[in-house]
Amino acid sequence: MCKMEAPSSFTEGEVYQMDFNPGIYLETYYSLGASHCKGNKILTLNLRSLCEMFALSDVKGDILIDIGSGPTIYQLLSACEKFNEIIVSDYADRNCQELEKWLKKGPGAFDWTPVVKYVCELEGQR
Ligand SMILES: C[S@@+](CC[C@H](N)C(=O)[O-])C[C@H]1O[C@@H](n2cnc3c(N)ncnc32)[C@H](O)[C@@H]1O
Repeated sequence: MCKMEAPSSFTEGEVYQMDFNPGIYLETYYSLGASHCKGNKILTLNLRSLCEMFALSDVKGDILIDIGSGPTIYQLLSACEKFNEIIVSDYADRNCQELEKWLKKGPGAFDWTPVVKYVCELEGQR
């Protein structure tokens, strides 16, 4: 049996509110395929797990509430066909603003296209 230890400490919401820069975070960890993207391996592993958890299982429901979404939407891509409504939330104003910018296709919104394409390919392999 695999037992997971809880982290000894969590980063407080106030730290995200004061110091977190969503633009730098997205460029650094979510520019899938870009050579400067440090998070490619972790991101693709996460996307595969999320695909198994949502797209390949019978998990479904009416409303999905994502707590601490940050400025990201990758975590919702495989779930979006399984829920009628998805609510994203975050403690830090800048993260909510970044998500709103993406929703409204505002100038400078992060381009999730490579990540969406990757998930479509994963799900297409079913
Ligand atoms: C590790 S980040 C995760 C971000 C994103 N979901 C991802 O996978 O990259 C955790 C997020 O939780 C938010 N957070 C921290 N404390 C919170 C709280 N009490 N309520 C809601 N969000 C909180 C932070 O602002 C931060 O964006």
